[in-house]
Amino acid sequence: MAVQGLGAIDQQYDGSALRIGIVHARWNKEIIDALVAGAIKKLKAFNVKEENIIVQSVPGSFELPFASRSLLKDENLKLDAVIPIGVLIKGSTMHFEYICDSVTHALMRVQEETHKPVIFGVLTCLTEEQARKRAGLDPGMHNHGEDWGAAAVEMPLKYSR
Ligand SMILES: Nc1c(NC[C@H](O)[C@H](O)[C@H](O)CO)[nH]c(=O)[nH]c1=O
Ligand SMILES: CC(=O)[C@@H](O)COP(=O)(O)O
Repeated sequence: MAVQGLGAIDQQYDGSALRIGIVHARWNKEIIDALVAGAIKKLKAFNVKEENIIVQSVPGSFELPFASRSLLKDENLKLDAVIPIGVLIKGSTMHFEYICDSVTHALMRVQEETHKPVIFGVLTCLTEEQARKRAGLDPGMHNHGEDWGAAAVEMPLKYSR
C-alpha cells in the first residue's frame, strides 16, 4: 500500500489572505463532490475565507488545464493557486490513458506558464473502487481532496507571495 497522505505539515500556515480556485470535472459526480468537499474543508481549516474559495466546473478532466489557466490569468479573480479536480476511471479503450497523460502534462505547463501553483487533483484510477477509497467514500484510505487543499495553502505562502 502506498504511503498515505501528505508528509507532516512542516509549519503552521495562515491562509486568511489567500484566494484559491477549485475547478472540477462533472464526470463521476459523487466522487467529485466528496473530493471538492474535502479540499474546501482543509482550506477552511487553514483559515481561507469562504468568499475567497472560487468553485467552478467543466464537462470533464480534459477541460481542466484550459479552465485552470483561464482562472489563474483572470485579473478580476486574483487567485493565488488553483486546484483542478477530476476523476478518470479506466474504461474499455485507450481513452483513459490518453486523457491521463495529456491532462497531467498540460496542468504542469499551466503551472510553468502562470508561475502559480496548480495542485494535481486528478485521480487516475483503474476501478471505481480505487476512486471511491481515495475520496474517502469507502474505508481504507483518506480523502485526497484534503491533501490538495493543504498543498494549495502551503505553496503560494512559500513560493508565490
Ligand atoms: N471518461 C472520463 C472523462 N471523459 C471526458 C473527457 O474528460 C472530456 O470531457 C471529453 O472528451 C470532451 O472533451 N472525463 C473525466 O473527467 N473522467 C472520465 O472518466
Ligand atoms: C477515462 C475515460 O475516458 C473512460 O472512462 C472512457 O471509457 P471507454 O474507454 O470505455 O470509452
